[in-house]
Amino acid sequence: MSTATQQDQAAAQDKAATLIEALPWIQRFAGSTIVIKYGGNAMINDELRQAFAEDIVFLHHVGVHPVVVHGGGPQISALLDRLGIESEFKGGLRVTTPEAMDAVRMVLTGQVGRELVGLVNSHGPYAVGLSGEDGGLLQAVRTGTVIDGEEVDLGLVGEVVGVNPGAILDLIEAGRIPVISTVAPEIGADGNPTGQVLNVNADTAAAALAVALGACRLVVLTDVEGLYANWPDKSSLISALTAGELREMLPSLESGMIPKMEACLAAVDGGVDRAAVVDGRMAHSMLLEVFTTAGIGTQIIPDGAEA
Ligand SMILES: Nc1ncnc2c1ncn2[C@@H]1O[C@H](COP(=O)(O)OP(=O)(O)O)[C@@H](O)[C@H]1O
Ligand SMILES: CC(=O)N[C@@H](CCC(=O)OP(=O)(O)O)C(=O)O
Repeated sequence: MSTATQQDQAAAQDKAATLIEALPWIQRFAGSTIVIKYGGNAMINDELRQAFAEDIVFLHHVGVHPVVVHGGGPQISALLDRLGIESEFKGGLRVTTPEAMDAVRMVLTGQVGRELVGLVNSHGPYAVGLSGEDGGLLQAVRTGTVIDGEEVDLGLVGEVVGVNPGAILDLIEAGRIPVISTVAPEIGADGNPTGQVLNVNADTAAAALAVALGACRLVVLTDVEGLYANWPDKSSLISALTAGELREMLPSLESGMIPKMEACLAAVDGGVDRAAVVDGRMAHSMLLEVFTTAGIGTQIIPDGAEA
């Protein structure tokens, strides 16, 4: 026989309070789509990757339709390094040669996507991997970037100009969890595929998918707590900002935060209720963002909406 102490009972009450705090959010999000972007820098170890998979399956079982869009920048760089090819980023985007494009496709679709599908499916046969090529999911055109007012060529890098969400909607309808890698067919001026595939930044693709799916949330997991007003000053973490405030901040942002914040802005401008950047190095940060009132990380809210 074992006896419960007052401490045990207080801890049990805390657990009940956490569950009950989630109730209005579970009610609100049931039947809705949430797009979760899992950054390569947040896939640090097995424990965190497993916690991420648990969170996705949890969302699924409380009636949310999670759609996972994954990155894999560091994993691509590691393969390129092994092949003796140097990685170069401009404005947070990889300069992508034809050789690098082969590696991007292999790593994202053949390695990172497969691993995530396997982790989710250790809980049941839920996840199905797709790339932007499957079912004509994504259409992209070549894009460069602008640095100090100058147009800079990035090679085989694309921006999404069209989403055909049919394949995702079919999977959701069938009770599956789509896991998407962001390689996209290039569309020519005549509107037809050119036969070339392009490397699309995963934040950018996640935002386009969130808009096309009418998602209520875009949650971006990365390797920082959120957006810092004065990076790298750790006391300047922003908990919430409006789309207008973010638009003003964009020109001052650096490296990987540029596509990430442009993506959050595009999502909110495109009708997604909230976009959030959370720390993927903390286990279950995504659940805390979605199912607690205070949330965690940095939330981007539409102009005029209440924080
Ligand atoms: N203002 C900022 N606030 C937070 N992080 C910033 C900021 N400016 C630049 N960064 C950098 O952006 C990185 C996140 O982008 P990135 O490396 O592309 O991550 P991911 O692989 O998750 O997409 C952070 O690790 C940090 O080094
Ligand atoms: C054009 C571009 O930069 N594409 C990215 C695609 C992967 C990605 O976005 O991965 P993370 O989310 O881990 O950064 C790249 O090649 O690294």
